[in-house]
Amino acid sequence: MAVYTDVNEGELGAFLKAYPVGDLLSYKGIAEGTENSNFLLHTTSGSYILTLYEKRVDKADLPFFLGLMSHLARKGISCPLPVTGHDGAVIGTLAGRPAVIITFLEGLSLRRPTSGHCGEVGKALAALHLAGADFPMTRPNALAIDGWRKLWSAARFRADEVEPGLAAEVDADFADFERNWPKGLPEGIIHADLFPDNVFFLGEKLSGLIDFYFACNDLYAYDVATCLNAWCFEKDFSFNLTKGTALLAGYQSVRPLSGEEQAALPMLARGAALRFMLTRLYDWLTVANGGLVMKRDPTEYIRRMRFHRAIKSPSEYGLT
Ligand SMILES: Nc1ncnc2c1ncn2[C@@H]1O[C@H](COP(=O)(O)OP(=O)(O)OP(=O)(O)O)[C@@H](O)[C@H]1O
Ligand SMILES: N[C@@H](CCO)C(=O)O
Repeated sequence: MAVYTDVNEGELGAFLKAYPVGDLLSYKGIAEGTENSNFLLHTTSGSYILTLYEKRVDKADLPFFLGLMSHLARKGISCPLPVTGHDGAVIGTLAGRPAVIITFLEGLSLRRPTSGHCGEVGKALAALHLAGADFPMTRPNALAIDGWRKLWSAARFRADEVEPGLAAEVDADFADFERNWPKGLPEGIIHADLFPDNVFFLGEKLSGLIDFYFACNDLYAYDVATCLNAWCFEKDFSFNLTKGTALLAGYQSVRPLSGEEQAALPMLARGAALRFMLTRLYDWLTVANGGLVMKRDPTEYIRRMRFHRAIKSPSEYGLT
């Protein structure tokens, strides 16, 4: 569920008067999502999404996230555009929470993407990287190695409950990352969470990217590695080479990867798999059932970590 804070019609109607969105016709809470409370609004001028930011989003980061969405939307990336209020401010307060209205994107996220969809995602990711290159704000990646280490130190002592031997396995990964994590690769704004639930399609055509709340500055190829993890594995944890080939070809048709970026893919993909394993493991072990965060299975990403560890050449991802 993703309506943690309820909003009544009177306070919402009053809140909307500060924005050029017309009058409220109807609204409803959106069940999808896990981090924030989201509502679909219908007004006399169209449809919008209202987001109330909950505890896990650092309020100090909101100008970065919202400024980035505005920047990308202005540069032709299909992503939500935050609506500016009559007083020039984007962020308001509703029900005691920071609140923002963004434009509604048409489309559906896919449970079973095809290789055609993977190709579209690759292209959109590269276009996002190019469009973000002149965004003036920066945000360090809070979930880079230091952030992983914090999660690991909180979860390590119970890791073997989830999978026997996991503590030793991940300790060895950390030692490897300290020595071999790629340095000096092209970097800039990355989405950092471009999973299928954050990409909308209308048929075969990609219609929008959402959820920029992990966006940050980091290696472009790390974002590619995150997408390989999120889009190109099947339910049985096998890597789908056709999807990998399509995603990488789509990306490279817009922004070719350098030789160094290609060579680094196995290490980056291992790191990306560890990052999602760790956030999932942390939630799995610390968040009570029925709590605010929907728990996702960390073992799906243990399987991916093992797959990437066994890779001998980046061509195994489908680089052509
Ligand atoms: N601009 C938009 N247009 C249409 N629907 C949207 C838009 N933004 C969000 N949604 C809908 O709201 C849902 C939740 O949004 P979002 O993924 O941003 O939430 P979240 O709480 O940050 O979740 P999580 O981080 O777990 O993915 C989406 O799955 C989608 O259905
Ligand atoms: N995409 C993340 C969750 C929310 O960002 C995951 O699947 O673990």
